[in-house]
Amino acid sequence: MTDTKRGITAEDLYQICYPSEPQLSPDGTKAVFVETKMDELRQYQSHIYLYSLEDNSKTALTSGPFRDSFPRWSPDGSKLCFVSNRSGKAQLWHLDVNETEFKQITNGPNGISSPVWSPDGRSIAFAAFLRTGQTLTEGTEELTEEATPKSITVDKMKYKSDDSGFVYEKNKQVAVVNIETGSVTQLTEGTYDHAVGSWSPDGKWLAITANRSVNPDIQHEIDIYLVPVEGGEWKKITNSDGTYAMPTFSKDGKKLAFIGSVADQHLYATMKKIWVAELDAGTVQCLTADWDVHVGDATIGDVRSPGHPNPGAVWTTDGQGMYVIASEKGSSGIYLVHLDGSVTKVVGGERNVYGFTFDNEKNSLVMAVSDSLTPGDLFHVDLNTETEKRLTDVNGELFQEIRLSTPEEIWYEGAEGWNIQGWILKPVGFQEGNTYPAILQIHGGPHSMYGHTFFHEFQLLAAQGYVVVYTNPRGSYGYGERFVQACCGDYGGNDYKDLMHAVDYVCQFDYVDETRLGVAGGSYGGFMTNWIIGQGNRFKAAVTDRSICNWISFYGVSDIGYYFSAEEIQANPFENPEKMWHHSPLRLVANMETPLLIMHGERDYRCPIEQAEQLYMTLRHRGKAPVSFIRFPGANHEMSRSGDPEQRVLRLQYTVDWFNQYV
Ligand SMILES: CSCC[C@H](NC=O)C(=O)N[C@@H](CO)C(=O)O
Repeated sequence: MTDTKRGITAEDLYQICYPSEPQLSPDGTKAVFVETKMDELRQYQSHIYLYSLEDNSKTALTSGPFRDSFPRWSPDGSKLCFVSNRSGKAQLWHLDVNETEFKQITNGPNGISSPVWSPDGRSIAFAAFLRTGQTLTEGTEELTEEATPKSITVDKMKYKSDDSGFVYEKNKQVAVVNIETGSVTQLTEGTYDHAVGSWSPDGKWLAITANRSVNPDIQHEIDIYLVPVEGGEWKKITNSDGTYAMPTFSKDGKKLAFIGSVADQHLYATMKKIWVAELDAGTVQCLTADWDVHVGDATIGDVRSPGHPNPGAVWTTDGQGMYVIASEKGSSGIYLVHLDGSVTKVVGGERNVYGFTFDNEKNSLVMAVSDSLTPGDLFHVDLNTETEKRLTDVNGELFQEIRLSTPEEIWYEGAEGWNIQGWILKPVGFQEGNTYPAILQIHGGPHSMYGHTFFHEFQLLAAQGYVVVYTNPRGSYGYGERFVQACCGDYGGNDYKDLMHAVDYVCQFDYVDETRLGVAGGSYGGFMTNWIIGQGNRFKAAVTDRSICNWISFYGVSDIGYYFSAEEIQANPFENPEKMWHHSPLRLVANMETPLLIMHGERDYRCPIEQAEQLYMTLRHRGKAPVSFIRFPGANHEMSRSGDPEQRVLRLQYTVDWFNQYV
């Protein structure tokens, strides 16, 4: 039988879409969700869809060249709100389920996000960026680039962010809007960022999060507060000893569950846990202190942008526990954490659950799931019958014509005999007896996790005839706290060895041509790519994306530089510059002879482009190996996942061309 399917291309990215943010109606008969795709102008659009679980129909509730998100049912299921930029900035919109017209509810000057319905269905809490002194009722004055002053006085350390740009003059405030009258009450103010959590069941309190420390530049703690909606004294629930998020009230209003970690010396290199506050007793307890698993979805892919609204902790109806997403050994699933600290896996499997939602009675759930061959789809789970049904196949038509490669899981011995998990993707059309070049891919973070999720770039390389090897070296999530922290202070040490052992491992296979190896990675993965080519000439070509090469300058130019390097490199430029330099790949330039493609976004405030410039300039000056430098104007650190679609496709094409030329 002839195989009429083709390998995936870079341009297929324009066709790939994914659902997110499923929201089951309170009675469990229907779900709304967001579907994101690119239009014919290669711009993102996201729309709200309604899926009827009674007749399995899917209806678009919104359309047009807009970004619609955050669909949320009112508590009685008769209304929906969502956030949309259809009038310019992202504002809150409202839709009566039996009508087709929707109406705009907010008019915040810089847009809003994260709506949460009040229990009586009359109001919605939300978050809005506001300048100091600016209010939500000031009309539609916008903070545009043109409004940027001729000079900017920087007077704090956290003055820019890769996500939001220059944040020196804006803060995130929490407000409540009455959906009938449109009147807005701003609940928070000041030079602090606040985030909406949940309403108390009696509608009197809002649980929010904020860092309101004296010096947020160096105090990174985020606390949970209860704010009285009608005004009055706030209650501080946590004790400025960690970073806590997504508080949710139990049904009886007596407890709050939230997700977070205690801030000792680790902000990034630590796993998130579940916490419960007993509000009358004033106690806070970590429920999962003995569960060595990260709460949250740590899986890294390249189709969806990370950080989709996470459901947080969802209480059971009897208030005896809560459902959360957690990440283990390359998979993320849904777990039930009981108040006594015991944990039951509710939805498992070799896949990446990146969103879920329950009906009111917790009889059923709808979840958003990706796996190695599926960018994302929705599934319905009946918890009584324990049956699962696929609801969508959003890329079905496209993927019918594409031949994908199915990854094979490997476990191999890393440095110090540690057991390391990884995957091998054989080339599309693989034939026994042939040999193939291989590419080692290295994820960023370093605290994230490769796993059972779709990776377009890997499939593209497999379609181009490469074996793709990707593993979770120490520093990754999914293997416990000790594993996550093991790279701190040792960048380029045992993490590097874990990766090299992966290469040794795959080179044992007859089908791998060990004289034709390539290496690629982004961010921390880019740091490691630079480090690897500084160790010798094992690889024929390398692609380094949004990378770091010099920790001394990274410290001062990255939005997180001064505290990230304290934790991860365990040094700073004024106390131990030798250590900063020791872990900097730029130190190794004299050894670098591997053809290197450097790609970097010009608006990357996480790993600013000066890192790429330093590497490019020194390699060119030395002149020992081909080096090419691609700058992406306007692109930030997230470009490969959620950036300009054409830039994303170009980046993939440059990668393939480089490996095809040199490996
Ligand atoms: C090593 S410097 C900062 C790197 C960055 N870490 C946190 O933001 C990183 O590696 N990011 C990853 C994961 O988001 C990436 O792939 O960009």
